[in-house]
Amino acid sequence: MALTAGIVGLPNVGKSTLFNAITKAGAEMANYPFATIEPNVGMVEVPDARLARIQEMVPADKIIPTTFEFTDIAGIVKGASQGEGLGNKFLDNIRQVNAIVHVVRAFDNDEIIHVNGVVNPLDDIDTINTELILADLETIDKRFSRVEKQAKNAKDKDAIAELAVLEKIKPTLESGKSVRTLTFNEEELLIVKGLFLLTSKPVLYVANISEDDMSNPEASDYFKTIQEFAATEGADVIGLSASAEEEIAQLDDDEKGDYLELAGIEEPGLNKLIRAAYHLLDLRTFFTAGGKETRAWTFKAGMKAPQVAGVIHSDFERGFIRAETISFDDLDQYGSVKAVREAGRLRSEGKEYTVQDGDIIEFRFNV
Ligand SMILES: Nc1ncnc2c1ncn2[C@@H]1O[C@H](COP(=O)(O)OP(=O)(O)OP(=O)(O)O)[C@@H](O)[C@H]1O
Repeated sequence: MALTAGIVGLPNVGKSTLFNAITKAGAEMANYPFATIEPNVGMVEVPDARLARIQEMVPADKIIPTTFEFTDIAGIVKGASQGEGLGNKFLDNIRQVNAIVHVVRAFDNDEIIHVNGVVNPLDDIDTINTELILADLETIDKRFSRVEKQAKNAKDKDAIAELAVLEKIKPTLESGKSVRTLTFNEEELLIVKGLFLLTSKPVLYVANISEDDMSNPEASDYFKTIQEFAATEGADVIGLSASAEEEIAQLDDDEKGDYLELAGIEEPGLNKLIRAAYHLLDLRTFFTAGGKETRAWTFKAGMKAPQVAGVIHSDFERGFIRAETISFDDLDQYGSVKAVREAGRLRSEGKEYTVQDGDIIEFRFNV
């Protein structure tokens, strides 16, 4: 179930810097285009203040946060869909990821080359999105020629349904808009999923602002421009300075506190980004507590209790009996497991239970 968010953007906008900050691992980074060639995958811990609160009430030897993956994808240039730059390789890499984190340069610095010569967030976003749209158009056209005959001659039901979806998508792409700006019903959605389109993936924009703007990203005109555009796609924007985040990531906790206070920010922008990307991937967290460790685990929104048990161990899923469940909010409010139980808020959930974010679960199983 390894879902991953791919970091995408023009060359030299700060993708590798951000990736380094994310993983504290040394991805290739340099002040010139195409420093990144192979996609890099890095695990991040999901910052979650609930872990420490659970630990207060149900002490354990250690706290283990949950993790998920970011993939660093090399810079895209104009013409990528026609094989320019590293061309189709980028597009293939994007096809593999489940969500897109689109980094946009929003800082001025004459010493750092911009591939188009000037910093212009809208142009930059458009360059990337156009390549993705062109690649999707190619996919759609290929499907069209295959499905059209089946639909018209053989009156094949599936082909007729797919053709209708293709006809709905094509004009949107031709007008320069991403597939994610369209709405689909459930049946259409299944067909869209099967097309593996790049512009149907959920997206999140990162405005890579200058350090000076860190305490108040909204004050940056670049940020505002990106935000206005993102709104047209229903997407979120996180404003952070990748280079500052890389520095912060290398500090110990005390130094980090001092840095944040000086910079006038409550928490690293990176934390916000990690949480936003986690949600973009439709991931949720449940907890286990009461043993040696207080631990956060990841599941996909909508999963039922046995599947979620399987995240811990396949035996838990196979031999699933019940999920003894307390919601984090109840534990937080009542202050102890005992008090939650006395208030009748401990739930014994069965096979059909859809696990909720923040559930603290003890699985009963038998194999
Ligand atoms: N917010 C920022 N403010 C100032 N400088 C920055 C900021 N973010 C990144 N930089 C600098 O910009 C330069 C380019 O960054 P980086 O190498 O991360 O780009 P990239 O997008 O990964 O490029 P490529 O696709 O070519 O690998 C680096 O010198 C980096 O230190």
